[in-house]
Amino acid sequence: MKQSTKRRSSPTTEREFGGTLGASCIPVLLPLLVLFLLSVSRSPGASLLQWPPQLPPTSALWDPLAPLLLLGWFTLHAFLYLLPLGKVSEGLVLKNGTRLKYPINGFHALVISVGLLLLLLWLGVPLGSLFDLLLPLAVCATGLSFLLSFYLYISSFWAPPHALAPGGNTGNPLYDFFIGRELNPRIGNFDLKYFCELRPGLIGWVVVNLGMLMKEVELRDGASLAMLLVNGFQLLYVADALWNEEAVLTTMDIVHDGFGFMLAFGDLAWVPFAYSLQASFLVVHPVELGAAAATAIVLLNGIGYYIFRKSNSQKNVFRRDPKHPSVSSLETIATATGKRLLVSGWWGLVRHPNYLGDLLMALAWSLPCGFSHLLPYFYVGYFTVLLVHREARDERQCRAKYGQAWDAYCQRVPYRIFPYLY
Ligand SMILES: NC(=O)C1=CN([C@@H]2O[C@H](COP(=O)(O)OP(=O)(O)OC[C@H]3O[C@@H](n4cnc5c(N)ncnc54)[C@H](OP(=O)(O)O)[C@@H]3O)[C@@H](O)[C@H]2O)C=CC1
Ligand SMILES: CC(C)=CCC[C@@H](C)[C@H]1CC=C2C3=C(CC[C@@]21C)[C@@]1(C)CC[C@H](O)C(C)(C)[C@@H]1CC3
Repeated sequence: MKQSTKRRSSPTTEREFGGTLGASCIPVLLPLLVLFLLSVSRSPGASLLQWPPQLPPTSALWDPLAPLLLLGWFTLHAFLYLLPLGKVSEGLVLKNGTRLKYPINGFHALVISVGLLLLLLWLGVPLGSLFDLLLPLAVCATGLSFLLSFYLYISSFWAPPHALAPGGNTGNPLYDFFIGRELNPRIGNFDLKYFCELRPGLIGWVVVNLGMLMKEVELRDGASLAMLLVNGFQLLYVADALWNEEAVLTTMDIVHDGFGFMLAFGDLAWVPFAYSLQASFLVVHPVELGAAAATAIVLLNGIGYYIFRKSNSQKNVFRRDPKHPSVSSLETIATATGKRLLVSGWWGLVRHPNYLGDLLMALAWSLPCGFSHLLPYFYVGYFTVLLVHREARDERQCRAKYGQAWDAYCQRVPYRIFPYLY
């Protein structure tokens, strides 16, 4: 019986992220990196290069309030996810020919969360205290990611073979735990990956940023322009993701990747605590931004956002309805799978215009922090590595899927992310 299940689920041999070694080290190193980055961001020197590296004392890692806040936050978002608000959309066709249904009410969840935060502020709740709770909250979010990943790994053995992700089914427990065995794990109709990707962590990032802003107000009787820009840009990014929630159903994470430790930790701990580093840095290292610099940064964010949004929407519309008037006149090439590839419009400029826009925004989020420290630029560096690696993974998958048609696309559009550079 065991043997036949193995054969039917066709274990894969190709390994990513450094294979078993990567899968064993990353779950230890990344949580430590988050704690390191958070404690550096609040230290006076904020030096990433200090040796020995500065790690927080264990007493700073725990506060009984942290698990309660986290539990309340997750319960609230699970409840909002289940509310019959907004429409219900179908995902792409699965291996067994069916499509899953997803509630599109993430933007409602954001608006309700922001409303609740404003109510708390009005009631005089000191949201600035989040600054002192960041380390314990990051520890609890990491613990929760591990618990969730164990649950996902174990429950995946009850999933039918067609529900397994192509890459997380090697038979090596460490690797499969890390990458994720099951593609769309659900409890009833509650889709765990889709929920985690866009709700508690992403909206949690906005809350952490607001907490940092309020801490600055407490310390300096007002918010700085730099802090307002960082909060505004990142709120726009999160609001955009939730406004265009349906588009996430065609991204690699939902369509291709399993749900394991990497995504669980990425969604629940890495995004809210590592993506908010600029705001926590600004609490302790204020920056005075002139009007000209602020205008240039706003412009850079605007250009990045425009490229990011237009290119993502173009591909999403094309994948859902190639005859849609906004994409029907674009030049395409046929592939043996029956799907076509865009070779004009945004996807004719470079092979990943959406990554280009995202990277321009990443730079605009760091620039308000000035040039005195490296730490605020950690996000730009990490994100460049993530997207270059992601582009290579996607390229491999597309070459396997589309063969010669993909090669023809690469000849026609030679640059991957940066026109004339890369
Ligand atoms: N802030 C963050 O931390 C992160 C943000 N992102 C952002 O998420 C967004 C989604 O990125 P991601 O999921 O990596 O991948 P993409 O949305 O870029 O999707 C890649 C897929 O698009 C399809 N595709 C590629 N080229 C073409 C073409 N020429 N014509 C039509 N379809 C094409 C292929 O799938 P198929 O042909 O099967 O449809 C390919 O696998 C990006 O904007 C990215 O910047 C991503 C990671 C992290
Ligand atoms: C280092 C580490 C643990 C990496 C894991 C990677 C994850 C943090 C990212 C993988 C893909 C992501 C996406 C978004 C957030 C970061 C993760 C989870 C995203 C939700 C951000 C908002 C965008 O508009 C998006 C919806 C396109 C995007 C989807 C991919």
